[in-house]
Amino acid sequence: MAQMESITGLDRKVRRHFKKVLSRLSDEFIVREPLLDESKIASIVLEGPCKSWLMIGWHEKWPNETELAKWRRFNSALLSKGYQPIKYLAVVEEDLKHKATSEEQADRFIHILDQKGFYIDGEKNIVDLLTESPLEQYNWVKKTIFPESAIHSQCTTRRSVSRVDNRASLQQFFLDYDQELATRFDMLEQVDSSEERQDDFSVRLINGVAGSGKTLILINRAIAFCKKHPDKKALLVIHNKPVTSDIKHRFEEWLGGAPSNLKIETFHQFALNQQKKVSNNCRLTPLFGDKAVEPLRAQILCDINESYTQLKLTDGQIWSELEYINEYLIKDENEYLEYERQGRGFALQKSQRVHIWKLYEMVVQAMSSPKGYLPSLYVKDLALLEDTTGLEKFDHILVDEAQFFAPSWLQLVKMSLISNGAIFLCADPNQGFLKSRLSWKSVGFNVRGRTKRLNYSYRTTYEIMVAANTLIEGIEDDADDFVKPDLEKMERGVKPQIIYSHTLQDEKTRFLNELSECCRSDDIPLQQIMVLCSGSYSPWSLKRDIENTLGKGTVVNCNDWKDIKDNIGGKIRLMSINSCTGMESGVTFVLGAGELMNQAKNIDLDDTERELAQQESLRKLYVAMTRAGQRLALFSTEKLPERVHEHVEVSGASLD
Ligand SMILES: Nc1ncnc2c1ncn2[C@@H]1O[C@H](COP(=O)(O)OP(=O)(O)OP(=O)(O)O)[C@@H](O)[C@H]1O
Repeated sequence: MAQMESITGLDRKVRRHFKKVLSRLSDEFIVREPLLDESKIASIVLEGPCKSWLMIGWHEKWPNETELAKWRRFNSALLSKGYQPIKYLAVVEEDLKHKATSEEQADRFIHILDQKGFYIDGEKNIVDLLTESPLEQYNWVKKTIFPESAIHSQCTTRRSVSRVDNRASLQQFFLDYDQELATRFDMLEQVDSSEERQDDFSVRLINGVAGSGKTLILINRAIAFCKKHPDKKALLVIHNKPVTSDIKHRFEEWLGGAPSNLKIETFHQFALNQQKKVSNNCRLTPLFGDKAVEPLRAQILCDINESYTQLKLTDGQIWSELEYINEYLIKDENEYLEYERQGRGFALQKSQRVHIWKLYEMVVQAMSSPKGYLPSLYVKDLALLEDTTGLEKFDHILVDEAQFFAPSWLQLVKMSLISNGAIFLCADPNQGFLKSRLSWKSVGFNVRGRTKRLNYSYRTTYEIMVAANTLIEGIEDDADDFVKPDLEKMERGVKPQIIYSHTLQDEKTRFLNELSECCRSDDIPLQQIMVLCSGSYSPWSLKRDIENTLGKGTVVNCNDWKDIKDNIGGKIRLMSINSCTGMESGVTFVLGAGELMNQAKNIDLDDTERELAQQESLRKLYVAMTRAGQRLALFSTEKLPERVHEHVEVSGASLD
């Protein structure tokens, strides 16, 4: 049966009959409807075997020249490029009493068929009328009529990483059919189910494995939406800074700039702008990073506070509980005392909660000044606003890496939608959730029946995916969430390397040697190399080490806002493992994996917490490993789980 999406461009009364005819075609056929008005050359554009095409339309009467104008113009464009025209099958409702003029008869490219005949065996006419096209023509046709499915060659790690890729400009990639459907998800159909009307907004979710094209889909969908609805506003909101700059860079360098009705922002850029709008243009300063928070935190988690001394919990547990109250939008003490703290990893008696709440009140007191606001607290305050009229509203909000969005973040996203707006979420549950797991339903997103899964990773190789996957297999507690990668068709490559060292100093030396070897003898362009480091390294000092080895200007610290500004192209990208989600690179070095392994060894943790800490570390490592396109080298001073070893090349010190 032909692969078919909606055919909403056809009159309702004939859709069912057309579907019947088209479903009698084999699965080598793809039935598509152009998304953008400018490419609506025909109601149906049929792609057949061997790169063949046919346009199909339905008409009450013999089609007149106005109805055929777009198709004729398209064929003239094909001819001017030296390509073959594509035929048009016009299915006509009335019996064909119209006497064709000699000119009409002479037109070899249009075929008129009456509706009755088409319903009986139209599939035969379709097969006869297909026009096969050489690759170049096929690419041009697809890119012109379905631009939302085209991938700019510079925007894929599929390009070879060895040496400079001269073919890149000639290569043309397209989304696969599942990805295409995900991109166009509900863009053609009117969302009119009663359930969605109840919700006041529509939501769609793409659940995909690492590298399955989610970011690409978001970009293509955002462009298509903005083109299709120039009078509407869209927002693309992303969890972390490096990916946001990367996406902006792609728009600037290769995609001709972002559409004027599209905003691309990190979550906090978006939230701070909203904050400014509801507070008479007063901008507040969030306390980002440990350095900014630490002095205030130390005043609260200190022995002079009785509630603190009464709690037999670690500072880490207390602090994460205080953040949890903000992220889960817990309004007052009563609500907190009754709150089901699912998935928190440690239980809290009522008496302990009373103490936590006292500390929480201190946090609110100390960290809600415009000159220093706790990030989770200002987002909570915004997300609990009753009057949302001051907020900037969007018609469509697209969220990348939605698995890392806290409930308070998602609430603010919902509040920033116009009535009947649409949310499009992309997530990879395998990469974990921020703090604790949340179900989409619990945060007010009814994604049942509105989810698409993408199982194939285009970014990485079989070898890298298998090794990374062994880390997270078996830690899934919710089988529904786990997206199993489709390994069968994956590209093959070399096994990832693990290089062990006894000390961090040795590890750094080994890494610098490998890096310079890679740049020197393999001649790999710097922009195809990425270095990810755990908390044992500072990206700032690591940048200096790399520059001392490779020379000044060879590396950009993606954690440094000033450094990445206008500075992304042509350099090695360096960042912390914590901020590498969504990034990718042909060659990836991961440093300090030992620190991740050590997190779970903290003696202050009880068994459940230890297990959760271990899962979090493994997921982080999984995310870091799946950033690599073709080559991956991991550096560690701690042994990685035994099960990974059979899928990697191990070298360096023996840690037994
Ligand atoms: N159909 C395709 N053909 C060629 N390359 C593709 C295709 N789909 C995706 N890619 C490439 O695969 C890589 C991964 O895509 P992308 O970054 O969008 O994945 P992702 O799902 O967002 O991954 P993650 O969640 O791990 O960040 C990119 O280089 C992208 O251009």
